[in-house]
Amino acid sequence: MLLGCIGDDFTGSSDLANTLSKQGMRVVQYTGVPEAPAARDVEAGVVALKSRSIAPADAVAQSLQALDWLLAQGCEQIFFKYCSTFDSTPEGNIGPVADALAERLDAHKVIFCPAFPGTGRSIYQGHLFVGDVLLSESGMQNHPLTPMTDPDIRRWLAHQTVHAVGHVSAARVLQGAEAISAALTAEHEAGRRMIVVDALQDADLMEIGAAAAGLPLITGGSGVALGLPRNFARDGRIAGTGSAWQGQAGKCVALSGSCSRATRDQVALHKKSHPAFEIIAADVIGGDLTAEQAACWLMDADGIPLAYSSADPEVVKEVQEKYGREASAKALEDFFAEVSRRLVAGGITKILTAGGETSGAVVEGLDLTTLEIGPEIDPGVPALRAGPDLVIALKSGNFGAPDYFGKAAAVLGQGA
Ligand SMILES: Nc1ncnc2c1ncn2[C@@H]1O[C@H](COP(=O)(O)OP(=O)(O)O)[C@@H](O)[C@H]1O
Ligand SMILES: O=C(O)[C@@H](O)C(=O)COP(=O)(O)O
Repeated sequence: MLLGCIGDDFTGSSDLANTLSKQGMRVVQYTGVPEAPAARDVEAGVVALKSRSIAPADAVAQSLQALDWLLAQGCEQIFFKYCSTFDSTPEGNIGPVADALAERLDAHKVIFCPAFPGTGRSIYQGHLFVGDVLLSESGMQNHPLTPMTDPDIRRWLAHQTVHAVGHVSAARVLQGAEAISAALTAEHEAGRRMIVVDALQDADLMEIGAAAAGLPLITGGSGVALGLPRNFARDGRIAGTGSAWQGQAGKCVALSGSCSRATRDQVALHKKSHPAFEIIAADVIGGDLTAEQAACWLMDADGIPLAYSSADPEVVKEVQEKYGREASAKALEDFFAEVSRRLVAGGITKILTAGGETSGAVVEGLDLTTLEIGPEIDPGVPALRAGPDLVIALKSGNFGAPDYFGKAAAVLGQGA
């Protein structure tokens, strides 16, 4: 294994695996830190953690454990993947995890680049944009777990790291890899170890990738991983074949716990032509709706049935005020995990999940240990094979076109 990746959630990890696979690397996504060694032909390994919204000390401990395993597989470079919308709180977990990884790897020029132009995320003057609006006006200010109220990534990161935060401006990035390397060195010499790097387009990410050759630690969204496989390919060290894919026959169902704007639009469109079941948080928490009831409904319904708790920010706020933010999230995540177990036990072969935490709960609930990377459904969302009879797709809340659910079901069946 050449490139070792640590993802702070499951959708984000599959997004990264998708990018690396499209660039020709043989990639496997692992759920948590594997106990056994990786297969010999794996070129990039992505250890998916569910560490984005847990206590910072736990996120650090799990990330270091993942790092140990990746280093034991021979990895030469480590990539810490977090969300392209920099999902975190002033306490963490991006800063504390990056600090710990940098310490262990003795990394002194640590790039922070959440940009993902393919899905509209760009960084200019240290500020993160989603499309043409600042992060803090993009809807992410209402995120149920990590409300992003400050678009200045340098300032947001500074709350979280013990190190000084530096910056490489777009003006430097546009000058290419050599200029970026020089700027990173200048920041390092000025004592700034954590360095936010601007990026507006994929071409910038390729240059940043080239400048990152040989750096022990890179952090960011999947975008900045775009330029990394080329560093290994240049030395003839990757086979360049990516992974093979075979779809799956059978019924497809969708589960959505994401409350993002993009997902709510997808839910609204899907409902127009497919059966849909709204999961009311209070019913789940109060025990008035059981996972068995939801699973039975999904298995009996025609088309691509959807069960969703996705709700508008005011509804989410009300639920959180009444039951608590963590308690309501946990109740819904446990519910979706149990629904998915019942679906698979009932013979469902294709499952779509929307939402990072929700997808993590389902993957853990189903005890899926390794995921093979298949074709891309929409930017950042690949089809995944989870076992001989099960294919899945884990959609980040913010990703996907309005017709995502229908499209995803078709891709999961491709070639079957
Ligand atoms: N109706 C709801 N009320 C309160 N919390 C909700 C509701 N629906 C989902 N949630 C919780 O909100 C969180 C959404 O996060 P996630 O699944 O990561 O989606 P995203 O990818 O959009 O961030 C989850 O913890 C989920 O359980
Ligand atoms: O980088 C991204 O935007 C995604 O890969 C990601 O991390 C998704 O997180 P969720 O929005 O919580 O699914």
